Amino acid sequence: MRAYLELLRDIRDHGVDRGDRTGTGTRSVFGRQLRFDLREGFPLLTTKKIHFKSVVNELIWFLSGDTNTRWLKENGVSIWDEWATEDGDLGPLYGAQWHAWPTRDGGSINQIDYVLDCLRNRPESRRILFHAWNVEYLPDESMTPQDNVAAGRMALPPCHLLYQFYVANGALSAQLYIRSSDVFLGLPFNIASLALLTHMLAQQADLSVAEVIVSLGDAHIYSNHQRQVETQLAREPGSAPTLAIGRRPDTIYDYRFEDFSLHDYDPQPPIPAPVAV
Ligand SMILES: Nc1nc(=O)c2c([nH]1)NC[C@@H]1CN(c3ccc(C(=O)N[C@@H](CCC(=O)O)C(=O)O)cc3)CN21
Ligand SMILES: O=c1ccn([C@H]2C[C@H](O)[C@@H](COP(=O)(O)O)O2)c(=O)[nH]1
Repeated sequence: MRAYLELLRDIRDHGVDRGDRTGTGTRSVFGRQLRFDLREGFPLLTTKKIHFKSVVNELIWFLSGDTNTRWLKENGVSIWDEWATEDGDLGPLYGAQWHAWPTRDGGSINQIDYVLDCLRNRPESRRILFHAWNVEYLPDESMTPQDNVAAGRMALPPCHLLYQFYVANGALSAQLYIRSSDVFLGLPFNIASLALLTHMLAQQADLSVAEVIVSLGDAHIYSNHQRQVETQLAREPGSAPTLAIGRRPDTIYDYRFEDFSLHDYDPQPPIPAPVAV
């Protein structure tokens, strides 16, 4: 995860100070890429403790097509609460677009099924991707997340929005485009989630794993994360943990948190930071 720490340093030392939608203020750079080799370990930050349960359960929740925070809360995950309505609704965001992209005849397309079909039957295809940028349902930036949900739109537009896969020598690689990245809070989650999804798809398609790559558009540090960034940069990274998957579920939709275990994850303490809403 040294590449991640270098990105924090790059933004701190070379970024431009800009205002943003949340009114918090950011320092940012535009267009960066980080690569992690899954054969060398699971890319989970060691310079602060990451709540792995939130990463796993959020991904299971996305894959199920759920867009209400109820199940997340029941399963110990609170990272989406600030954007939900009183009833827990978030509008048709990630889960809806991944699992049930709406079609003009009132039906839906499961993009995850499409990806698995490609991985199993056309692994050399250059079209193995899914995305969540469904323009019809993007929120109106002048309205609150909750008002957007009430109007049938997403609470937030997708940040991690396009996932592409590549198979070579029986090994799966993935690249994710993130248009806007909260590098201190969101990015460690996004990297771990991409790695986890790659392991799950590989298991389901009888492939091994190779690399994950994240490509970033606006990569920013919020002004109220500066102190936390310094704390983190002063820490020495440890070795990467490894991921084990305890069984092979029948489908990509049948994974549970208990199926995953991390070995040798010995992180430094958490670094609390406020999330910009
Ligand atoms: N400003 C902002 N940053 C984000 O990363 C983000 C959003 N908004 N909106 C939508 C989702 C929600 N995500 C979030 C929200 C909160 C945390 C967070 O507070 N993480 C804490 C503890 C999390 C926990 O214990 O579960 C952390 O220290 O990592 C992380 C990702 C990622 N996304
Ligand atoms: O998975 C995620 C989701 C969200 N973020 C961050 C990136 C931005 O800081 C905000 C979204 O604000 P916009 O004005 O819509 O760009 O959330 C993330 O890093 N990762």
